[in-house]
Amino acid sequence: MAILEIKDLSKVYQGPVPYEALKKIDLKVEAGEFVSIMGPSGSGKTTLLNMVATLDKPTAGVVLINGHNPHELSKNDLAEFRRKELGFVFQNFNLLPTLTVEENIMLPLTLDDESVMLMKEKTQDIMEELGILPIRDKRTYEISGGESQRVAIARALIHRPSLILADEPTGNLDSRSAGNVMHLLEKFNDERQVTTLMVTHDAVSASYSQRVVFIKDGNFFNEIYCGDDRERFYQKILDVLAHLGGTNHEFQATRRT
Ligand SMILES: Nc1ncnc2c1ncn2[C@@H]1O[C@H](COP(=O)(O)OP(=O)(O)OP(=O)(O)O)[C@@H](O)[C@H]1O
Repeated sequence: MAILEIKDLSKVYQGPVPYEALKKIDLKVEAGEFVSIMGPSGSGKTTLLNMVATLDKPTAGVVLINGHNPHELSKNDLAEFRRKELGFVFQNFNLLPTLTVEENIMLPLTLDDESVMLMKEKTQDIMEELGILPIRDKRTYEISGGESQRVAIARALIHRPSLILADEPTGNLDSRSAGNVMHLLEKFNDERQVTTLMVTHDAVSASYSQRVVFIKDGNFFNEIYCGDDRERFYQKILDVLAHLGGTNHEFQATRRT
């Protein structure tokens, strides 16, 4: 079953000179899949993610999440749909500095009228799973980038959404923390079949997914599957990136030694 289905999706940014950032993109993400989106700077990755995240409306085409088109919902229904169906992990973590780690993670549940005991239990479980119990009472400015992203992942997962949307989740992390974060996303995908769509410039991060979809100039360019040889998949990602053009800075496409 497809958790996400995108059909003929186009986006034209209006302005003095209208700009077509996405041109009739089709994409299906099956339940339990982990898919990365890559492409040169300006190719339309964030535009695509924003349409799926319902942060912006498509000019044409359809987004179906679990069979429902969120762009047809009223403002109130959309807020609830987003809260229930989607989990977000951003490059800059988007945590609330006035709250503790535990309170940040619990936040999505407080909007759902759950009992405090149940909320605490669920929060405790996910903190334990992500190894962040020791920092539960800290404020977000007292923890590291890697810890912050683990808190953000806990917050994204706690209400068990249908789809996790990750926008450059390792973009602000050193390679060790980035590796930890990718291991966690991979683990939740593996063990709980959490369907994940991630935008990244980083070939190493992309190599943790099962499929990479490349876009260029708003068009579908190519897609490759991991299979059972992750190292080979990584090299294949680098090859497509080299073919696509773009700078090393854009792709952080350093070959592993
Ligand atoms: N609000 C907007 N108004 C007009 N043009 C926009 C707007 N947002 C994005 N664009 C343009 O649409 C194109 C695609 O942008 P988008 O941010 O989706 O690319 P991207 O692949 O995510 O790039 P990057 O990797 O640099 O983040 C770019 O040419 C960009 O300048």
